[in-house]
Amino acid sequence: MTGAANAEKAALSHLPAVWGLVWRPARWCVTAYVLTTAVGVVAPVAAAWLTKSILDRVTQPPVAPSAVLGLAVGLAATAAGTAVLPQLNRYLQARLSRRSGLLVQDRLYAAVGRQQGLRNLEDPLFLDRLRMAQQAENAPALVLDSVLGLLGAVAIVVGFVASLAVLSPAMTVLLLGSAVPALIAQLWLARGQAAAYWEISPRHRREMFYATLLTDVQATKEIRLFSAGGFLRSRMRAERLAAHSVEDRLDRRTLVVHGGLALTAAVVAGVGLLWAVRAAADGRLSAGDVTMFIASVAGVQAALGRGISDAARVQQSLLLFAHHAAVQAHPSDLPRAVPGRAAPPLRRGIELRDVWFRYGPEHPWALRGVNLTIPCGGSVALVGRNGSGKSTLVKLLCRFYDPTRGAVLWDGVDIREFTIEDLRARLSVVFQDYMNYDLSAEENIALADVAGEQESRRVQEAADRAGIHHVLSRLPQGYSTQLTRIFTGESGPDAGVVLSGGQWQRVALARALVKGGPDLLILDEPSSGLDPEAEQQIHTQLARHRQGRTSLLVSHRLSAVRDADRIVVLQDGVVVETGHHDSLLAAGGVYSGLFTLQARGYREARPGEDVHQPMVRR
Ligand SMILES: Nc1ncnc2c1ncn2[C@@H]1O[C@H](COP(=O)(O)OP(=O)(O)OP(=O)(O)O)[C@@H](O)[C@H]1O
Repeated sequence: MTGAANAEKAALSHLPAVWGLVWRPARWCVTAYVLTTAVGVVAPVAAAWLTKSILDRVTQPPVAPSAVLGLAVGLAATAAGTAVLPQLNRYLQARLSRRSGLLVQDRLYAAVGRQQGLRNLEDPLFLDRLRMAQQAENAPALVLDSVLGLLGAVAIVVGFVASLAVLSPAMTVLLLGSAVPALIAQLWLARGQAAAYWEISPRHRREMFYATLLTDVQATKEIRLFSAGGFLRSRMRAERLAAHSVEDRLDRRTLVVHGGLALTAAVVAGVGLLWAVRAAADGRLSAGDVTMFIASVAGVQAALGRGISDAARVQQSLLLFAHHAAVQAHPSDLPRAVPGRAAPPLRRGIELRDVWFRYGPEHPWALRGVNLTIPCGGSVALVGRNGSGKSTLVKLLCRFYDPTRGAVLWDGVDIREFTIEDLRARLSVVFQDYMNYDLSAEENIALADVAGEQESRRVQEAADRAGIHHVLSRLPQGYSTQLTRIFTGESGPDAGVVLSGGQWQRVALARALVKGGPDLLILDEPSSGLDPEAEQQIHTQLARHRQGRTSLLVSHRLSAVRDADRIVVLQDGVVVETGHHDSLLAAGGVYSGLFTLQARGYREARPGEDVHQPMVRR
């Protein structure tokens, strides 16, 4: 079997799933749609027969007026139905398409949510597939539409062919024979179209990326300042032009195929017309027969054309839907323990045992044989130069990735044995690259605990601990104020506000603190954007909050980590030093070097310079 035939067979295997996606959300709508479509199919054949009968009766005396009148009323009713039904049909089609689209979208984003690690969302192939799947929202409704169109076309062809076969068997064979190459050509075109979409998908993704940059207020600052807009626009244009060249190639192919098919159809119809005129002149066909012949040839050709296009559309929609199905079936980037155990409350501690990790086989090692223990109730600080692997270690603790070698143990149990949701429910984290959500102040904080009790009191307590309550409570709508201006007007009661960088950081901190008593609190650079006074305050408050709780603090501000029970120094993915502040300072190693350098930076202010409050407490 060829690759194309395999792809087609695989595409057809999605038919039951596609049917479920239109039938389940819109049963009545689908039923009514099928019925109106069926009536719409019968109407043109009935109209052709009624016209023939009227003409035959009118041109062959004696004329029976009552019979002709009855046929005329039937023809008028058919014409009225033919005029109205398409409107109803369109309404039903749009309605079922919306409902099905919603279900398709729900399923897609639920499948993305089942990807519990980060690896797939960093994989360009998965992202291209995801983009194709996003475009498949209307595929099930389109398949239903096209299948019904195809069945209708078959019914029309059968109806007209029966009439035509009586008048001219040779013409019937010629018409049907001409449909075979047309079908093959259309299926070939549809396959090419699906392949072209796949080919230009990465280009569309990059184009979207540039378009988002050019309209994003955050990015715009740098883009305007550095006058980089022209450069980005030219990149965006280049992506669009590259996609155009693929589309042009496809359009040329379509033009040649469609042109050839239209020419063939015109020649076949012309030959038929010549034959019918001669047969009428010889007296072999009546006037009614000639109109029936012409209507049948036109009807068969139109129905064949529509049917063939519908068959191609079914194939194309199924090939597109195959990406949706592939995303749904995509294995999670993290193996799930079966049956997964619930992560119990932490009793002894968390241990990284000989952990090696790299982001992919082609990447260098980010962690190389890390051994580290975070005792229950203890505070550990992680320090080290840029790129030494601190955030990577945090990501392994959250199980966004699994170690390439070694294990992360929770009270001695490999965390891979726990259900991921349970494990994460026991953690709270402020990430270095925390998010600013375009939501209200309360939602921004409560987001960390949507499953928990949505008590405003708890949100406000967390905000207080993060030192942001006094700001949020004084906003125009208090905690209900939107922390964004992109969805709300410039003024008025609904106007949103924009927080400063440091205020956003405190909101992120409040989000981590709202989760009632996590077993492990991870703070990855929680104060990098704060002013010295605020940083001092936050660290004092956090030190109080972390007392008796298990915590991991990652920070380049060494003054902030000196009180930790244990300080771990990472260098090139290896733990090079572990100990208390004083012992590490006395050892004169990496930590001591970094600390002395930082402390000197604060002490070496020029005379008369306004020195901020020193970071290093003596
Ligand atoms: N998603 C990723 N894919 C590939 N490599 C990555 C990824 N994230 C980090 N790395 C690489 O892993 C190494 C460790 O990075 P990591 O972010 O853990 O360092 P860090 O110690 O937190 O640095 P910093 O102090 O600058 O925050 C770096 O070499 C980095 O380039």
